[in-house]
Amino acid sequence: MVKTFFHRDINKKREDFLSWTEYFMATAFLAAKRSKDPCSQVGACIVNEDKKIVGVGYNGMPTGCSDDQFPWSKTAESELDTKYFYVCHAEMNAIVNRNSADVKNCTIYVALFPCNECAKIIIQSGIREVVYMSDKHAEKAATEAAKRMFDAAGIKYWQYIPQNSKIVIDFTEINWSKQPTDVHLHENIIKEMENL
Ligand SMILES: O=c1ccn([C@H]2C[C@H](O)[C@@H](COP(=O)(O)O)O2)c(=O)[nH]1
Ligand SMILES: [Zn+2]
Repeated sequence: MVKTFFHRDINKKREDFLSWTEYFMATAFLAAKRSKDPCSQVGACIVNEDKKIVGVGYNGMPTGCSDDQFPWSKTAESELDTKYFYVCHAEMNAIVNRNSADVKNCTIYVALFPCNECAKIIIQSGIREVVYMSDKHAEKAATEAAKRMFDAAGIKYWQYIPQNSKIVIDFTEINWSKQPTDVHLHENIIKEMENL
């Protein structure tokens, strides 16, 4: 058995807390987990100037349009049977579902660089900054158009390169014992190591 353990001095401030950017981007990625799209799960998180989250969204069918009835295909004989006419993009959902009066001067954290349609909504809503993770559609005209509009409108955009590719959420962690001189030997970690 491979034994692994970590020390935590409970008298000192934690050093491995999430940075603001990690926290907001992770919130966007967590929202994306709600998406029913079988190919691309996109999330977005809007943050105001006080670092408060004021909107979260993911790509999904419009309210009242059942995601069991409307299509999720990328291709079909008729365009009407693909998802593209129907699905609401994550950015749009985050903006329209905001819990603040407006999103002026906010920053939007997105998993994927916004398309041209989302770029228009972002600009018109007053958002001033876009932080994105993936630019995998950089070669597409829609992405180029979005960048042209952002440039013209003075919207700042930059790619977030994470220090760690994963953030683990372990629901059992809240029950771990924390003693002053604690060395945790956590069962799940041991199991994971054994499976390597
Ligand atoms: O700015 C964007 C662009 C796309 N999306 C969503 C819309 C669709 O559900 C998928 C794209 O599907 P593909 O199969 O990758 O073509 O992503 C979005 O939310 N925001
Ligand atoms: Zn879009």
